[in-house]
Amino acid sequence: MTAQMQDAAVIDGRSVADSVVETVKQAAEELKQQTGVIPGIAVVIVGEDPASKVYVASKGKKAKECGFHSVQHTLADSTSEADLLALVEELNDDPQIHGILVQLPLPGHIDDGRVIQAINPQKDVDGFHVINAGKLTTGEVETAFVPCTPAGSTLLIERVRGKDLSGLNAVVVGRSNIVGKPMASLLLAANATVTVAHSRTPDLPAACRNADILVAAVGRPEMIKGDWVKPGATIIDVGINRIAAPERGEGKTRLVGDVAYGECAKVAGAITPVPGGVGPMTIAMLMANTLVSAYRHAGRTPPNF
Ligand SMILES: NC(=O)C1=CN([C@@H]2O[C@H](COP(=O)(O)OP(=O)(O)OC[C@H]3O[C@@H](n4cnc5c(N)ncnc54)[C@H](OP(=O)(O)O)[C@@H]3O)[C@@H](O)[C@H]2O)C=CC1
Ligand SMILES: Nc1nc(=O)c2c([nH]1)NC[C@@H]1CN(c3ccc(C(=O)N[C@@H](CCC(=O)O)C(=O)O)cc3)C=[N+]21
Repeated sequence: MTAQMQDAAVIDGRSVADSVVETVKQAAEELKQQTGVIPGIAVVIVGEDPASKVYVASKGKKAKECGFHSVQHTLADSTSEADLLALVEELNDDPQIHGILVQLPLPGHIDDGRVIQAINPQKDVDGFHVINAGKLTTGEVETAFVPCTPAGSTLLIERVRGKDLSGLNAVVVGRSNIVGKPMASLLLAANATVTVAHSRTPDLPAACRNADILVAAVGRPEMIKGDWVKPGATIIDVGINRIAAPERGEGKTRLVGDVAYGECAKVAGAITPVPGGVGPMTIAMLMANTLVSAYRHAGRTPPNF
């Protein structure tokens, strides 16, 4: 091809997230009027990680915007695992709470897995409990919670490619339990042919060049380069990396994804920006999952997202 290609369409995660939140807000109001139930979310944060504090604050703000009952538990870094487990039990038993989120990562002396498995699966709005992970892989999503970041990424992919991904190759870079694996399950459920790449993948650029849909969830700033991208591909950049930005002044930082945005946008058909892509969708889907939980607890059929 000799003609200059046009830059990729930018997938506006903020506006899709706003429309999800609008639906949540209206459905929450309806539930309240019909049953008196107000969706309730509890966010638990242990320690003082500044990035975690920012995310937790924006979750609380969004929950209020949706008309939810929202509580935050901030525990000291030195909190014991037993005390955290006791709080989870209390929230499991609290009828006003429909969604429980324990912000990860937890301090090193606490076993993340043990805490996640202690959450009532029917309140596990992160979708990290083995019951929910199992339901996702076996296709029982009607009664499960799907993890927010992959669920939000799927809605963005739908906007570009539709719901049925038959005939398309999807490559997910990253295999974590919270992003990469559930993302792969959702792509498979949408009939894509799925490859999951990771740190032991021998030729990552070659694997990525096969992707009609490329999802990067690695945690390495701008690792995916323009010449790894298939022309016209849809790129979903999950990465959130804070890097130094001396051009903005001494000590300044900025957020970048796992994708080298400028060069990849020249080749891709559509791409999510960072910030303003997957991040806002994650928070919107957390609200959606909490709403769904409240509907289920009230014995009502929740809306679809
Ligand atoms: N936008 C949002 O809402 C969210 C963003 N994030 C961001 O997404 C990113 C990924 O998060 P998470 O899944 O939790 O991260 P993890 O660290 O748990 O997983 C990273 C994955 O990337 C793989 N990996 C690491 N280095 C390489 C490499 N050089 N080549 C190929 N694969 C590599 C790892 O492989 P291996 O398994 O072999 O070690 C691992 O599977 C982070 O930037 C995080 O901040 C996370 C959650 C929500
Ligand atoms: N139990 C648990 N559940 C999570 O879902 C969870 C977690 N722990 N730990 C940390 C990661 C990360 N995460 C993000 C959520 C929103 C943005 C987000 O809104 N980002 C904005 C920018 C925010 C900023 O400026 O820093 C954006 O991309 O536009 C980012 C990251 C949820 N996580």
